[in-house]
Amino acid sequence: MNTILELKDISKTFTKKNTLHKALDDVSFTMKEGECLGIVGESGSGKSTVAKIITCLERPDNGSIYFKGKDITGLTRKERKKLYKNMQLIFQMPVDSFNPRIKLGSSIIEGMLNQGISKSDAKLRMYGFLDLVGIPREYALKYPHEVSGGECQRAAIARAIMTSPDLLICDEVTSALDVTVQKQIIELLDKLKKEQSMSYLFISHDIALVQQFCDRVLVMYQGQIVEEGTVDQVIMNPKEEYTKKLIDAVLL
Ligand SMILES: Nc1ncnc2c1ncn2[C@@H]1O[C@H](COP(=O)(O)OP(=O)(O)OP(=O)(O)O)[C@@H](O)[C@H]1O
Repeated sequence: MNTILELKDISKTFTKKNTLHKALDDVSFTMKEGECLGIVGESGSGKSTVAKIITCLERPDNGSIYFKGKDITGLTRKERKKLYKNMQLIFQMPVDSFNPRIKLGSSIIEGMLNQGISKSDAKLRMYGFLDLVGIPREYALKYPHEVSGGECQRAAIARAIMTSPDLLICDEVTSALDVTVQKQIIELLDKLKKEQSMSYLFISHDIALVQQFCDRVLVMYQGQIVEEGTVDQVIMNPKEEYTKKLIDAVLL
């Protein structure tokens, strides 16, 4: 299997209340094509910063990011737009990921229009994807605040996969939803995993979800990767004290 993503020695420091805070400290890992890689860790361990660095929403202080063999570390805004055809990010708060003044359908097809696909073709393709994610076609005419959180997250997933990306980054995509809806969204992602050939980076503080969904897992603590391996190795047989504590906290 080819490597789709590689992070090499990534560090990132933020200034918080006039003091420097190291959010990522020499983070390195690789992902294979078709793999589903989980990142777990407590709040503030650096998981979302990894997602933002990969999608070039934040620039690292040090280190390099390679996507499909190409160095994408310092992309310009224009180059980033091109990258987003192949790499998509779904966030925790579905409503916030849409422009409140734009109807869901228009937001969903925007990426395709940017790629030069005609409006009529983009609309047709969108209906197919709305069917796939399980929301009625007429929801395309609704505004984000007119649908439930779960429906909005389904729309966000439709928008993300419309351009057939190679990599889908899911950052706490179920955290803001109630338990029943969480289950439905995971079932949807599971279905997509079987039907669409994509690699998944699945960021979550929920170890049980990662165990269910991922092949391999990285454990982050204070901006560093402290343990990595297959889900069975790390979750069933953790070596690091921190991972054991994280797992115990879920089982309590
Ligand atoms: N833009 C920013 N400015 C200042 N500090 C930031 C910024 N973004 C992240 N941080 C800090 O960097 C650290 C890592 O944050 P990050 O959001 O990556 O953690 P996380 O593991 O995703 O946490 P959570 O699970 O709560 O989302 C935290 O201490 C956070 O406060």
